[in-house]
Amino acid sequence: MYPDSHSSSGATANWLLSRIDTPPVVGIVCGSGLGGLADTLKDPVAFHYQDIPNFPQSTVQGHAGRLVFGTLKGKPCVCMQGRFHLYEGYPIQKITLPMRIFKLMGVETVILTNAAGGLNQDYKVGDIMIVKDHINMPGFAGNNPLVGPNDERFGTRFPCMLDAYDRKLQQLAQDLGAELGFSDFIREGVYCVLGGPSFETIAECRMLHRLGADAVGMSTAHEAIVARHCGMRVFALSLITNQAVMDYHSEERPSHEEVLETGRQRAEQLERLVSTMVGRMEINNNINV
Ligand SMILES: O=P(O)(O)O[C@H]1O[C@H](CO)[C@@H](O)[C@H]1O
Ligand SMILES: Nc1nc2[nH]cnc2c(=O)[nH]1
Repeated sequence: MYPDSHSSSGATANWLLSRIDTPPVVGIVCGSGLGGLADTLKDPVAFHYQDIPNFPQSTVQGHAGRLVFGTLKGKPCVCMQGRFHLYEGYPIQKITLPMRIFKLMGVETVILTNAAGGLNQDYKVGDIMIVKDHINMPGFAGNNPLVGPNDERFGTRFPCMLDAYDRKLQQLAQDLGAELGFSDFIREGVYCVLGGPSFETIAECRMLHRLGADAVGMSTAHEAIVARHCGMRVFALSLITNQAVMDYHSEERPSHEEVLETGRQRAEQLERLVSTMVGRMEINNNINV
């Protein structure tokens, strides 16, 4: 029932490592409409997901489906230009397999980006939220990516998630955001993942807001759990692409088109924030500030 993740991710990691010159130390996942980040890598070597053994395929508009290796500010990186979501029908272990492949290739730090709906009433469309914590709704119903036999080679059966999102990297993002002049649109908050693909009802948005979520989406938390389980450092950013609707009189209608359009408008600043952060990280898990 549960595929041997170590052998499939190991085979894929070896397949990739034999085709690149330098193993990556930073792994980046591009959210909906944020794939431009991958195009900023220097000396890129790209693989289409369909050509990579054991890799799922991207099925969502705005997720190109390429794994791109290259350097960002001199650091060897790998960038997923397109991620996998529960609603695409993949088992949750398959969605998160790339995190284990990252680990086995030598990645120390994972940077996750996503598009999300803003629940916090102070947020505006175009804000960039530093994720300080998450609420894993599918996990409440038993849909956690670590369900199944635990492979101790990756991590412990019961991993702690109190420090899922690295605090030093959150501070670094705040500091660099200020340096770059982005303070007006940088926030920090709690990301809530749902299964999707339907967007939330008004009652659901109201409930999530009351529960303490600042933004809602359909990704990221699963990747963060698997990355933390195997000891990688995690940092995540949500681009607030639309306001979650909480008022029965509102005429607003969330759509994937709006999500992609906000991504286009804010992509440049988000890319600058991420690349500046990568430039300031030490590759041995120390931050160069
Ligand atoms: O989380 P990312 O991949 O950025 O995508 C977000 O945008 C899509 C909805 O427009 C959903 O897939 C949601 O999860
Ligand atoms: N669930 C969810 N995902 C999103 N991704 C981008 N916007 C949204 C949203 O409003 N809700």
